[in-house]
Amino acid sequence: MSCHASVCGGAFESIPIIDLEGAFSEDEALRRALAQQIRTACMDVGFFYVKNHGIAQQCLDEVLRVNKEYYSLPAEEKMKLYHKTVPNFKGYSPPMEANIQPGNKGDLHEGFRIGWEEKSVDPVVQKPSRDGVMAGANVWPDTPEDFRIACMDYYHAALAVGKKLFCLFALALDLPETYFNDKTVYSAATMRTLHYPPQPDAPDDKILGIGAHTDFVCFTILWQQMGLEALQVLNSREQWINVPPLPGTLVINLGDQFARWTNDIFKSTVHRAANKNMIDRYSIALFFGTDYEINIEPIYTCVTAERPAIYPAITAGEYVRQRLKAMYHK
Ligand SMILES: O=C(O)CCC(=O)C(=O)O
Ligand SMILES: [Fe+2]
Repeated sequence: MSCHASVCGGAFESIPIIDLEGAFSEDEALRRALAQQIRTACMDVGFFYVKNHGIAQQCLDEVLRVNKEYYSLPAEEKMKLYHKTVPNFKGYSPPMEANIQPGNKGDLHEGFRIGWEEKSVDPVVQKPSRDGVMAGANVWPDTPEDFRIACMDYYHAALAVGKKLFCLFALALDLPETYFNDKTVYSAATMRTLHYPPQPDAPDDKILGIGAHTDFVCFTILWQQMGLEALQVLNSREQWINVPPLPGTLVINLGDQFARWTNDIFKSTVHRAANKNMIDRYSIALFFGTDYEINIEPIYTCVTAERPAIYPAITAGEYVRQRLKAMYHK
């Protein structure tokens, strides 16, 4: 397997479904076979579903329940944790504040951002957050009472899936399986729970739930509420391909940090979401990057004389901060 093959495809018409069962196998050949499927999905689509990801249904039900409750609070209550009054982008962002697609009028969703912290609230067990340039503690609403624990349970479960995926991405890139381990020690992963109000007969196509964009970091683990279609992905023929929620799956999509790091061998694909349903939609995105001090410069297996490095080096933290600042005009 080589990373020097020309980047192909892009004209996909559906999103591949990858069974993660083999990721937990002792059999290296199985893990490698799975990595090969992931490699193809990363080069051709930049998006894939995973099934058998190991996150318990109860954990998903709970995080949905507390978020439904949280977003039904009055606006003044949610604005107490307005992210512009909180260090480092944590906390609440109201509808129409961000506008991720230049030329649009604003993104209709509201969201709540959380970074890494220990699950335990015991100050003896609690280790300080080591998130470098993005340092800053999480903030938590008083209600719902179990918001923090349900969000942290999901966060840590999704983090475990992400760490497993990093091993598979390493194999997919012809690297040792542990290549990313020392680069993801402090889990520079932020999570946004998202609420999309219904816009069944959208009067204005410049207002989407979230406008067309690519994600910033290495990859995103997206949980979507069952039964409600909203997410779409752009293929190389400029067609929007639906990514409906499929039972028992999560959606994985690559972001720009991985495209930079792999010298564009992995695709960071444009996507958007609009809740054209009659009812509210909820989703949760966990943006998985590397530790913020890591230098992102094309990985050696992704550079050749014919395919020289496309992007200059930048630290992961500086890159994320620049992108967030641009998005929120902060
Ligand atoms: O809610 C969704 O389906 C997509 C969210 C998304 O793309 C993002 O938060 O970056
Ligand atoms: Fe996204």
